[in-house]
Amino acid sequence: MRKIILAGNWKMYKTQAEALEFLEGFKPTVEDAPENREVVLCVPFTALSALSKNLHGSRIRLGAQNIHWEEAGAYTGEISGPMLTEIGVRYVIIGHSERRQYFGETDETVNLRLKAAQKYGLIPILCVGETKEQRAANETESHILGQLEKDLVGIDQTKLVIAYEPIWAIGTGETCESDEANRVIGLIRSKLDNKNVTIQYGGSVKPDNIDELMAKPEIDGVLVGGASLTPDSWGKIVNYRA
Ligand SMILES: O=C[C@H](O)COP(=O)(O)O
Repeated sequence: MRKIILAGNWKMYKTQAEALEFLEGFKPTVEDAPENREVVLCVPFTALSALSKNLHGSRIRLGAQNIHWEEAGAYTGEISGPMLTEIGVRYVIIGHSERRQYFGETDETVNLRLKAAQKYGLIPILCVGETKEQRAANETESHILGQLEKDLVGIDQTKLVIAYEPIWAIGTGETCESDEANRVIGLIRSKLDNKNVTIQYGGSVKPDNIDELMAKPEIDGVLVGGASLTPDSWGKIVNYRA
């Protein structure tokens, strides 16, 4: 049985005060969502601690957006597993295309970060996906399978979430057709040792396309950027119609 996981990725949005205001607005909505849906918020590091202290038994789970592979050390600007788990973080996004594009993340460092997340008991959400150019050149499958082959070396697939995020659909309003997202996710699953890995779709998910996406048999959840930033739209997404 695969777990349904709906995760918001706030990226570099919201101060601590704004995050707490969001929480007050969102808390009542999330409690109405069916119990079999895991609801995760991956927020900036500066908001994690305050949100953690204010969850008060809420079913919302916290996620970070990066993790370094060492436990501690001279790594300016990085964060370690123990720093995240100490404040109640359960998930961590790894290998997001924005990290790969702007911060030099490679499949090798993605693999190190995945191993660190699992070592410290965090569930990694591994992001993979193709550019518009790769799709146009019919390289979608080879690119994604190449990423997985390198990223997943030595990774325990029973403690893993994968997000398929076509880069051309991120923040563009151009959603991947639900049938196509379903097809690519099915392909990813076919290459995994553990067929029960939760595989999400991400890229311009909105309240008006969530029902269609979640109706597809291979899609086990979503990773949402822009539409996770307001309690109203995020509330509609976590309460999608089954
Ligand atoms: O991690 C989330 C993705 O980058 C999707 O972002 P978006 O929902 O704003 O397109």
